[in-house]
Amino acid sequence: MADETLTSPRTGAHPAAATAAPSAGNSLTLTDLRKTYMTRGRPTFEAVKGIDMQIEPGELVALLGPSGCGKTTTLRMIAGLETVTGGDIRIGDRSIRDLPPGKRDVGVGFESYALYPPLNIRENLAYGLKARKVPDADARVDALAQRLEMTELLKLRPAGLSSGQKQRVALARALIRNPKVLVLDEPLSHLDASARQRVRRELKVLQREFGYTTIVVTHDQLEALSLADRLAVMDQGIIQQFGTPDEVFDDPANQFVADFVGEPKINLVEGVVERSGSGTTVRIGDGSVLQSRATTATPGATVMVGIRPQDCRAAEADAPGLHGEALVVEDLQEFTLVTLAVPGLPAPVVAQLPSGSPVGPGDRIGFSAAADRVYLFDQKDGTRIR
Ligand SMILES: Nc1ncnc2c1ncn2[C@@H]1O[C@H](COP(=O)(O)OP(=O)(O)OP(=O)(O)O)[C@@H](O)[C@H]1O
Repeated sequence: MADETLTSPRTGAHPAAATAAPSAGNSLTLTDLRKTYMTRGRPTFEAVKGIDMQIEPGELVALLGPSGCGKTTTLRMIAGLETVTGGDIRIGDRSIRDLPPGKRDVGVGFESYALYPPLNIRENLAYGLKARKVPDADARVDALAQRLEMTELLKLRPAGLSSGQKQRVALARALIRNPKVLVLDEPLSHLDASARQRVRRELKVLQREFGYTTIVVTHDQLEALSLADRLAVMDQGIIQQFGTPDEVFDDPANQFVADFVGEPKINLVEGVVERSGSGTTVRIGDGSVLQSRATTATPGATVMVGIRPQDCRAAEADAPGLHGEALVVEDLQEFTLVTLAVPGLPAPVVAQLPSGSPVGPGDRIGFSAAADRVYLFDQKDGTRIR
């Protein structure tokens, strides 16, 4: 059962002013969770291939990954909208895997999640509360609508809503019953830029206030970084890395994660290991050299070298670094992006330098990064070489 006792006894409102410390019973644990879609009794697609995640009470996790990697399927299994092929889902120490959606204590924020068409939004939001005889259901709807800036929507019917409005209603619907766990699929994607920022902030405040254990699917990295305590980066039905935004950004588990997380994108270039030991020297293109802190690379092996534009620093002509000719220089106020043609490399690389860096198109320049920010990956399977 959702904890309706959180409701303010004075106003009956959704407890905007109360604070709820996350209870230990609100952790969400996925153990070897699997989903194989079936058609006419035959397996057609293995969408989720064994996910293990322990999400702490009150924690907000962003699930990031390319289209088709299994994010929505994972959320739908947690919400009870999709059957589970294998593994378990627990809130606290209680398995919810075989419970119907209404008995799970999971608030579901999917835009497409059904609203009753004949009822207006106020009635839709209050419906479940009134059925459960929650006192002051209307006041609670009003307070939440105000916080999500959707008061003007309460009198409308679902069919009359734009997609941005539907998203706010979906969010309100997920929050109204004070669930233990919230699952939100792209909750802000259809809002315009300013509404998005405000609703994102409000969502974060509500999530903190009430201690909802939350998983949010988003395509938007900035959104993920600003909302999430931890990121789960997913590809091909598998969690590739689960960690704080800093851990994922600074210490990527593999080439996929390094490539997927970060804007502008990491530079990935081929290199040949010259020496390895207490550190590694890699030769790149015709005469460039980078030094990495990796200690287990094999001399002579071809590897993928990752260097983030944000980590690039100017390098003297005779110092290790990527050296070449600046093709494009973009001064973007906060920083300058330099696109550099490095002899022997098939594609240019990009460096993010301090704004106003004295570089112009056609200049011969070089840049490098600290050795612990030069990542090496196995050329065949993308695993990190440490
Ligand atoms: N009912 C179904 N039957 C068969 N395959 C399905 C079914 N639903 C989803 N899939 C497949 O499972 C894979 C994962 O789908 P899912 O919707 O979970 O991905 P996603 O990561 O949420 O993608 P997106 O970001 O595009 O929403 C996809 O390849 C999809 O085509």
